[in-house]
Amino acid sequence: MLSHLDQPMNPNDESQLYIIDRTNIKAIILDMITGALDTSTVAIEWAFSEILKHPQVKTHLQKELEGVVGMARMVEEADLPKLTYLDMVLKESLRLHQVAPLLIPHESLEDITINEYHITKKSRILINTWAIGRDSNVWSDNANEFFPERFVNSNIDIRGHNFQLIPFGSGCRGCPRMKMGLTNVRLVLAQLVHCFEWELPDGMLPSDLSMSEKFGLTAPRAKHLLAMPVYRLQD
Ligand code: HEM
Repeated sequence: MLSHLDQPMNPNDESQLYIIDRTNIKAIILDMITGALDTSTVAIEWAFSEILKHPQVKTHLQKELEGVVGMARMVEEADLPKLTYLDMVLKESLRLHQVAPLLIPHESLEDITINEYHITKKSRILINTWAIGRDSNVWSDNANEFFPERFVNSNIDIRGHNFQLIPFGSGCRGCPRMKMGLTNVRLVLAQLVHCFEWELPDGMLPSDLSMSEKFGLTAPRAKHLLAMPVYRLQD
């Protein structure tokens, strides 16, 4: 790629040479690290909080994992495509807890009118995915409930084609590493639920677990999740 970029766009015009230097490479690496870290941890913490808050969901997930993986080993990446309930749990968590509630600010390249709203060229566009994810016109009256079963027999996916659920954005400025992010998050969640039983501190009931969020470019839990693990696999 580097040698390709080192060529002029127009072979007759040397001034069109693209130079990738140390500063560009550092910026790209930094972009990838910041893009990956906060997003993945926020997604994991919210999904795991919802799993702990809903013991019936945890039990259902553990049953699925016992069937696919067994109790003698940890989960492997190759198991993930068979974990269909885990997929629904993650979708439902990303719907309620949009990692980037307003995505990253976008800019319109040209004047456009959508549904009678005129948007001028070079406007700053914020997409409120938090509100879209909780819109009862789209998700029915139980839009604020955590209910992974709503995705049974549903074609809605999270890859940017279904605009009611776009936790990774959509189009050419959507998340470039969605697949990697989804794999990491699924694998961590599956291990946490499969390898351990979990207790909340000081005898706290699952229903008492706070789900307050802190608003920013990402929307993490207001207070970190605390839970105690007990190993559950066969030795
Ligand atoms: C669950 C995990 C992740 C979530 C929920 C997530 C979500 C997002 C969202 C919402 C955007 C903005 C899209 C838009 O404004 O239209 C974005 C952009 C981006 N993400 Fe991710 N992401 C995740 C994982 C990752 C990982 C693992 C990487 C890198 C290894 C990454 C790198 C980036 C980069 C570089 C951008 C900026 C793209 C651009 O501006 O063109 N993300 N991500």
